Amino acid sequence: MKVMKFGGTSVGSPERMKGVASLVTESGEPTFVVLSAMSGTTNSLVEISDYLYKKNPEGANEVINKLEAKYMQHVEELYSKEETKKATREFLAGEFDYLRSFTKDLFTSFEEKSIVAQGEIMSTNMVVNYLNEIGVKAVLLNALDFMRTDKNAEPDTQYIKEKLHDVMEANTGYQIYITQGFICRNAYGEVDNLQRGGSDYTASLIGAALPAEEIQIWTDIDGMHNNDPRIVEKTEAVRQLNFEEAAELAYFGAKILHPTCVQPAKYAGIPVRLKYTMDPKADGTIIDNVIVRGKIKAVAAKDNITAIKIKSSRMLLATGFLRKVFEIFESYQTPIDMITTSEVGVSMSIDNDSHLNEIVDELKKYGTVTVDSNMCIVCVVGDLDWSNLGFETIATDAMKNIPVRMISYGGSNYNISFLIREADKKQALQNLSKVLFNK
Ligand SMILES: Nc1ncnc2c1ncn2[C@@H]1O[C@H](COP(=O)(O)OP(=O)(O)O)[C@@H](O)[C@H]1O
Ligand SMILES: N[C@@H](CC(=O)OP(=O)(O)O)C(=O)O
Repeated sequence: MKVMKFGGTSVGSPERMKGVASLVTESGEPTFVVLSAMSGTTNSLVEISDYLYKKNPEGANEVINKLEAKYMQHVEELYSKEETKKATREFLAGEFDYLRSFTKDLFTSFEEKSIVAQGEIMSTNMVVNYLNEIGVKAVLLNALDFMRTDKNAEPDTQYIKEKLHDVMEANTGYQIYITQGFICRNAYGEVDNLQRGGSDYTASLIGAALPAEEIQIWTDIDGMHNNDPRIVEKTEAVRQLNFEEAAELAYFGAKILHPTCVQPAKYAGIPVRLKYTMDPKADGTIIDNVIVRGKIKAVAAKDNITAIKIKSSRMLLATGFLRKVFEIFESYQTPIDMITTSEVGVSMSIDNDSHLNEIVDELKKYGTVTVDSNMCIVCVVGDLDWSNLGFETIATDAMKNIPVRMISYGGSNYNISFLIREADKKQALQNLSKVLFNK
């Protein structure tokens, strides 16, 4: 069985939902479909929650009313039978009443999780109703029945596997199995989610649990591009990536893939295919185990990075210095992205500065600390094995007019990263496209 995941834009209008219906039924084979919320909906649900946190029920109601009017219009355009329209209208009216019910009570992050879950609940109901209307044997599986995280907020893969098998066994004989991306329960049984953009992760976890023969991520672009298409003109789709290359690109800013999505597929050995919903014949990108030697594949960039340097003569010839430094970051649950060292200092980058002041205060006990904010990591991905003569030189050459704060090479065979100012990002990405891909 294949898993096909469709992102927000791919289910973003009644027309697109009809397109999804034809894509998932094309093969005639049983298929597992994961859907995101219609594009813009999760943002609206977050906006509603923000109003409720600020004790502004009028603001929340205004957004709810607007959203409801939009969804009711979608119903008119999506279905042709009056009975499907009526059933879907009633279902959606219940959803919006549910959202309104939060405007009356105390509001916490628990309520917020329930609110943001409704986008996927609505889109999946709408699509399954459409499939049934056109005579396809489709069933909606509630992700909250089998998607769960553990006490560390990591997916509970064993639980997911067992529960999903039970659910599939109880629903044999369907052509299309649909479920919600993004949403799950946590270890305490409460409604939770896999973080923004997490529907890709759902698809990959389900693909590994089934197991599927392939996980397809259908989106609004024809695959992973060799540079960020939102910033650089003339980017091109990369036809193949290995799992490590894809994971590096996703982690370092290629928004097309959720950073965590590659891992379950990689461990289960299931290829991931990125496909273009608006042009299904386009090749897309295949992500698998194949390693292509001697090729730099793509570039990505990640913003909002802070660089921290600690300089200390105590580091000279000392053992245990780095451990002490890392323990400070660990105690504030702040992961380090990049690291470079010299005999008397160490520079690190972080993407979460919520405990920056505390970290800096503690680091000051060991040496002089400097902080650079508004930085950005530019990451070049491909076969960057150290035996490839001159590959790192090509990348550094592209940076010759840009102040570079840190360079990291040799941590993996697939990446060389530069820490630069956010203000220089566009120039750096353009330079890299020119040097690496002749664009
Ligand atoms: N290297 C890249 N290759 C392809 N798309 C990228 C890349 N970097 C950023 N993107 C952006 O990712 C977007 C698709 O991701 P996303 O909006 O999350 O899709 P969906 O809503 O379908 O999940 C594209 O429209 C594109 O602008
Ligand atoms: N709807 C959620 C989950 C998601 O993955 O969406 P998308 O597939 O459109 O990135 C979000 O907006 O974060």
